[in-house]
Amino acid sequence: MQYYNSIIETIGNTPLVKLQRVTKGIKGTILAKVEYFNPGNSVKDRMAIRMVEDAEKDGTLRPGGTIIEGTSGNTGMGLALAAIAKGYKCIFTMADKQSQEKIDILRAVGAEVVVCPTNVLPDDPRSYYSVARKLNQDIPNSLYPNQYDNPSNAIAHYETTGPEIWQQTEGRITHFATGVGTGGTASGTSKYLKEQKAEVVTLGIDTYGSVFKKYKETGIFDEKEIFPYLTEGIGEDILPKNVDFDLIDHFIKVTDKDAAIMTRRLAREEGLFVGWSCGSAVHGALEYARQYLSDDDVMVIILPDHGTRYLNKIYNDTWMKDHGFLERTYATARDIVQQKNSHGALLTVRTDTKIDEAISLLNRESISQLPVVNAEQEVVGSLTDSVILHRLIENPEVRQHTVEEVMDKPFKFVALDSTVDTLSSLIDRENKALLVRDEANRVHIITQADLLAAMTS
Ligand SMILES: N[C@@H](CCSC[C@H](N)C(=O)O)C(=O)O
Repeated sequence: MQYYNSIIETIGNTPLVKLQRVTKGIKGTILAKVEYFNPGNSVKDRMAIRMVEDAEKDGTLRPGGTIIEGTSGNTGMGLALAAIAKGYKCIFTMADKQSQEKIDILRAVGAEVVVCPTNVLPDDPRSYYSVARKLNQDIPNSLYPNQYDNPSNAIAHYETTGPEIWQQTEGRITHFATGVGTGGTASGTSKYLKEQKAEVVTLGIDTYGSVFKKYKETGIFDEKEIFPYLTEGIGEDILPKNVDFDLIDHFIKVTDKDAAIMTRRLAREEGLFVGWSCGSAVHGALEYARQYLSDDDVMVIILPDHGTRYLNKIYNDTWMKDHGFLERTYATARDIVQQKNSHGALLTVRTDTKIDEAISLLNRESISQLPVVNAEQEVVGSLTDSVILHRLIENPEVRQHTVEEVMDKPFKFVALDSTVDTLSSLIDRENKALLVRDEANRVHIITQADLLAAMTS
């Protein structure tokens, strides 16, 4: 029989998948190490089990104990699986910026989750780091693994992620890229790879609002670099001991928006339904690759987690638009014409028609305006119910006048690609409607009612 004694035995040996489409025009072979194949759907399973087992060995975690960790969610999931397999309780502290899905998943596997404010300093007693430390002090027989400073974190990657990548690429890897949060994945994997081949270039993907890149380049912990950001699981406002700046050659910062857009592209263009920081890693790595990779180079990028954790954020179009990450697509004149399905001839009135007749036409068709055409069917004016009314009040005899005597200037012609916002800036009290010529040379009318419908549909 082939089986595992526990789900935690399935951790590791994740596949490398070649990126095909998002890498178009970029030289070299670019491979993604897809870490959602781990049982907790993230790369963090590797170090979570290692931290637990090392704590068991050194006696800091004893039977019946409670594991307490400050986490952005993924390490929590790895620890929760280890805890289930080994019979421990779990309490996780999380910043309130992390996705609700992560909190729900942790609770689903039996963990207690304490949500803490994001926008406080790390040493503020309310921060998720401080609350975890305090719980650890207060709860007897509890372990605070502290993934940020715990060497077992980087060791797990030195012993598993690094060797897997080395074997999978048959030693041909030239570049390694990964997001940096605790630094364990970046430092442990880079250490192993550089020991095999010193020339391997290692890239740490950072985010705006985090201290890493500036610290690497200047050696200064610059508090001005710190501000709240949305991307989850990478970047820091502290310097974790697991970030070994000597092992990470370059840091590249990626915006929340670029990361979100690339994550969605990975899902749609590569079939890789991955998490938000995966987009950061790929966007940042490709920025470097575009400039520096040559045909023989082999780059491996870590994709840390799964897309289910971000369904209500970056995979939700409304959320994306609300955060300015996805352009709102405005309807154009073309869309309005198509929606009206106005394939018939444009309803017009001739210059020599009597106003009485024109009024009947407006009433019959339940419309408020008409383009006026001459004998050659050229648009020479416009007639609106408000103008007729105005003129009738002044002189009831106007009923017997011709349209030509009453008409106003013609409605403006607009381009087919004009968007609703442009169209609405052109329609006002004076210009009650607009005209547009389609590709087949047919003229259509766009009224205020049409614009209203397009903006609200
Ligand atoms: N401060 C970061 C997260 C740091 S890394 C934590 C790790 N990925 C985890 O799963 O616990 C953030 O803003 O998300």
